[in-house]
Amino acid sequence: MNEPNPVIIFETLNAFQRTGALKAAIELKVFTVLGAGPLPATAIATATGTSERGMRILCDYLAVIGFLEKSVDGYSLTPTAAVFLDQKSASYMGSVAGFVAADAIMDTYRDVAGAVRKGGTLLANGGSTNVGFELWVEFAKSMAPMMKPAAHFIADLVAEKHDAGPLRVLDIAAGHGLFGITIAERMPDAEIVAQDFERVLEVANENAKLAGVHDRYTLLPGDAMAVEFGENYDFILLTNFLHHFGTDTCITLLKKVRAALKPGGFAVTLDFIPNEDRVTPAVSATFALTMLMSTDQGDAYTFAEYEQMFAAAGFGNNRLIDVPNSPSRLVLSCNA
Ligand SMILES: C[S@@+](CC[C@H](N)C(=O)[O-])C[C@H]1O[C@@H](n2cnc3c(N)ncnc32)[C@H](O)[C@@H]1O
Repeated sequence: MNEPNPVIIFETLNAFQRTGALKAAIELKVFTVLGAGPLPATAIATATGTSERGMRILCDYLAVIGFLEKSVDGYSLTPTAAVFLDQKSASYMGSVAGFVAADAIMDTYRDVAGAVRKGGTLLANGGSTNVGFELWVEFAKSMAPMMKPAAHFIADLVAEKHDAGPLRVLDIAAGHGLFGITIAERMPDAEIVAQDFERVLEVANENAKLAGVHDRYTLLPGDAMAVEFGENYDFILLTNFLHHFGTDTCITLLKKVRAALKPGGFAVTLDFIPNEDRVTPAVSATFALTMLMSTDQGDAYTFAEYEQMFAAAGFGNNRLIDVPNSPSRLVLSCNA
């Protein structure tokens, strides 16, 4: 670790290859083809309508980086690939490439130095906080599978905190809607109000219909900073949302959230929350770069920063909770 070694330089400058190779394998359904058992490159090439040379080189690359295993029988899936990348698996999440590795996102990384010079995104109109940011519809369509463990964890927490009876939940920046929908599935008396931009809510509403909860699912379209939330909510969800904004905007929004909660109600913030050192754990810490590249003022806030923002908005009681099987953490804030 302390010995100078240039390999990390070569690997990092080449890291775009990993993105491209995984994206290609998902697009070509390589993992789904291999779901039935090991195959040589020739058979995978035939099944995917590709060249034998191309498939051999792609599969070797995927074996090197840990998505496939190679043996005398050919290539087979690693446990991660089998669970998350075979379309026949209930936990399939290949769709996330449609947002995480979208061309529009990857293009922003052509000029990291420019964003560092400026101190914010080079995308037009504030990037991902702009009302017309097209990729949020793609996010809503593609990212739900990644949120499943956290959605179930939050639904369990809500069930644990709530005594029997009716329950009002506001899901701010609902996206695909999975967080509110999972609560509605878990608790038959829960009424969900889903808030997001109109076109994004169309996706959430379809998902609510598919889940059979749309009779308890209301849409509140518009800019969260501007729309009236209503009042008397038991829980208000802020999942993967506050990170887009600077602290002053977050505090303004949190005051509005507090005013919409019942006394004793909870704000549930799910986010990438690094340790106070800001360099661990890796997934949460590196999320700050995502915010630099796509927003004017967003950040991966630490728990101490969240505590300050929530305190400034009048929340006195904030707890940090780890979320199993997810890189995210949760801040549970009581409107005491
Ligand atoms: C990262 S996604 C999070 C979606 C979902 N809450 C989740 O955790 O997966 C951010 C969401 O915020 C929405 N959004 C961004 N700016 C917004 C605003 N000003 N008002 C309402 N929604 C907004 C986007 O449309 C998008 O659905």
